[in-house]
Amino acid sequence: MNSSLGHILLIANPAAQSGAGAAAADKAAANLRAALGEDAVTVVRTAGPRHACAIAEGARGAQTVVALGGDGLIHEVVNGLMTRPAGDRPQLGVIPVGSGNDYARTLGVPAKVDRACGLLLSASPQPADIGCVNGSFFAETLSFGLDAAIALDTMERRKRTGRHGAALYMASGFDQLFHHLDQREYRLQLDDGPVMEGKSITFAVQMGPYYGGGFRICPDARLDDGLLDVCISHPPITPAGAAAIFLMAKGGNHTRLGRMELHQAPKVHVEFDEMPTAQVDGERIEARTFDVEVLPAALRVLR
Ligand SMILES: Nc1ncnc2c1ncn2[C@@H]1O[C@H](COP(=O)(O)OP(=O)(O)OP(=O)(O)O)[C@@H](O)[C@H]1O
Repeated sequence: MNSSLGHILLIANPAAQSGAGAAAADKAAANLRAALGEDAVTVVRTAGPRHACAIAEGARGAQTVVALGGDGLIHEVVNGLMTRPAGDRPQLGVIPVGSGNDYARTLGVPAKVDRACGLLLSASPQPADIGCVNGSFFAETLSFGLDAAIALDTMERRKRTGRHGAALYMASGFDQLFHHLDQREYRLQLDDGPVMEGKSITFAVQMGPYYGGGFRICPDARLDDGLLDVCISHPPITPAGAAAIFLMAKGGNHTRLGRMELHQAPKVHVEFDEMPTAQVDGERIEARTFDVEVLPAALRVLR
């Protein structure tokens, strides 16, 4: 049993995974209370966008904040926790109830509520780096161009159809590949190094390896190495070539291809010729210039 959990604040998104979050929250609370005692867990259900951020920011008296929901919910909880002074920042646990669950995948937290609770009860807090882009925080992924367009289109399709999973991502992927294979000119600077210019089709800046529901776009990314991992694909790429890259990225094997460029750095500055489609932890972000840095060991995360 994990004695370092202290009082748990469970922040649950009842709307996650097309409404599955509501029952998952009841199950998780019952599970954790059965192990730790009735008073050990406070449950707060989010009422809408940005509520989780406010709850995490204002949480007092909890040693552990558990985010129950998808990557969007975790993103909000991380942003709330990061507004707290480092010495007064609860540790983070996650119970993945989303469609992508990429952060949980990186942490090794299973997607079943019972098993995720079991892991929390035996886990120990490990330092985890947090990314910061243009002043807001992210846990796992930031990307520009085709990959972001696919991630965002997948989310919109899910809201329309109620479906989820990798098949939906694939369907969206093929649609975007054939209709939106846009190139973006960029200027990139890693730390204080020279400015590199190029054209990209996909451009990811990662904390952990995954985006899009299990695509290992940056296979070497680690949450505790103090580095951002960058993966850029360059034109010309045909729709079939781009599809092959995505299929290979499922296993992290795309990095062998010549048109992929990989970097690691604690600080990345990138500006595009036009505002690219961009996502951060699966949510839309709008800008043309992105200042990204890593905040080493900014959170303690249960894993
Ligand atoms: N009560 C609510 N009703 C509707 N939306 C909510 C509610 N609470 C939070 N949200 C919003 O739902 C969005 C998506 O939630 P979440 O990430 O938990 O699930 P998901 O979309 O199913 O999973 P994923 O992010 O993995 O695709 C978040 O951006 C959050 O702001």
